[in-house]
Amino acid sequence: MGQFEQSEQFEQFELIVRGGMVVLSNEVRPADIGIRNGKIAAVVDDLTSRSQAAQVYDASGLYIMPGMIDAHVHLNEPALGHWEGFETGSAALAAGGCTTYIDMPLNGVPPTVRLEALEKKLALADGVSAVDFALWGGLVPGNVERLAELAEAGVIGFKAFMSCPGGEGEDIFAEVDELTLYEGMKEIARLGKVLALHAESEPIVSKLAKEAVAAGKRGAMDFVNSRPVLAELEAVNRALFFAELTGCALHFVHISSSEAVELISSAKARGMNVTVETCPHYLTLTLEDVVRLGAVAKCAPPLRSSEEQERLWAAVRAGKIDIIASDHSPCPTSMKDGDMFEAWGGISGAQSSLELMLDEGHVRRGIPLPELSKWLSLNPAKRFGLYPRKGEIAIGMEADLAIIDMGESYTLASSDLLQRHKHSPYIGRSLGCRVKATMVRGNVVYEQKPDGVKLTARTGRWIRYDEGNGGKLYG
Ligand SMILES: NC(=O)N[C@H]1NC(=O)NC1=O
Ligand SMILES: [Zn+2]
Repeated sequence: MGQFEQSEQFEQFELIVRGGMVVLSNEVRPADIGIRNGKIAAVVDDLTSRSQAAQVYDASGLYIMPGMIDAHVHLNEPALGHWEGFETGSAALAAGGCTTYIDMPLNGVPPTVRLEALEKKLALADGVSAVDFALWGGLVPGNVERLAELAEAGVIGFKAFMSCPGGEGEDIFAEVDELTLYEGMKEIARLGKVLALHAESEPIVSKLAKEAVAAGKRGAMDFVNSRPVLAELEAVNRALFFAELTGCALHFVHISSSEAVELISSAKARGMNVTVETCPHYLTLTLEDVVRLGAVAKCAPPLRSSEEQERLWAAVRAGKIDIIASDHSPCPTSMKDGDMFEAWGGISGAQSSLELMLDEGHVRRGIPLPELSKWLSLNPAKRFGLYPRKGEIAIGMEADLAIIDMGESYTLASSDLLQRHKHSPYIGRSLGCRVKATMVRGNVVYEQKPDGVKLTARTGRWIRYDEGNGGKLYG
């Protein structure tokens, strides 16, 4: 017996995930996963016969995917924890197979636009989050000189709004004016970070909204029509122009139209450092849903036509969309009761992202699981400094896993939701797969069993930005 085989015979693991179909970056194959010190130490056939483990998780009949890295959630602390907080939001994310989320600098108060605000947020998340997390900082009028301290502290990048973010009160997040956007991009380029943009033209959307409301047009379609694709295109185009002047890396969040994706693709082809995200709601809901459901399906940009949705799927398939993230932006249910213009804009979908994308993308449309996993895990890890620590199932990576039954269908009920307020546009939707367990660095943090769900240790840690691969997605 050779030395190599002998040493394998004595291998010890904390945990072996046995007998699952493992989703690797380029294939899906049956394998056992051996976990040591919270990291993936082996991915091989039949590990149990030649090793020892403190614990074995029987995954026969199940798929093992890299945990989703949800690069876009609003958990709203400090101050708005009664909308959603680290405890409930991270529980919902864990139940959805997410193992790391990146929290936006709004809608908490104070927003994460200076160091003291970041520290406040971290104190609230400490020991409370079920899964790992990283933080976005914010770019707002007046804080350009505070970006360096946030970068130094470990934010993964900065977010700015080109249209009004909503919310009321003092010290809330404000949209950027043109000069702040330009000066902010110069500074973010100097800091070597990415600027994430909510790209809708404020002049276009505010004028159309004012006109609609003045004419007494306050229905779902009136809201949708007040935020046309044109507003998205204009903002994307302007941001690309400033990025070209400043050399700032851009990431467009929640893009809703294939036309905007095309603008961004052309910029990539010109060599610009730019990426694009879309969300499960643009890929699974249409304007018929917002008419049917009302404000629970209100988001900005709004849901689009089914034809637009098909074009967006074509862009996803063509590899033109880099990242899929939830934009979980929750609120108390009462804030979804008013008319469409007054209700809170934001979809509470965090728990369903992975299941929706597997159901709609893989089960219904036949997109291979490694492809979906790239948009849900690998690309966000690479873009935002979490790779090679997180993002795929490979030796040496942290054992962040989503364990999925691809054969179990269920209908989402509000009682399934672990977020603070149990509204979601997906309630009543039939899903063709189900997350059975979620592991973070080898710890089981969530399990779904016939007698109910179990949330275990709240072992989530803050992941500071580190250089990783320098934010490069390709090459
Ligand atoms: N403020 C906030 O979270 N807004 C988010 N909601 C939404 O639908 N789009 C957003 O940008
Ligand atoms: Zn958002």
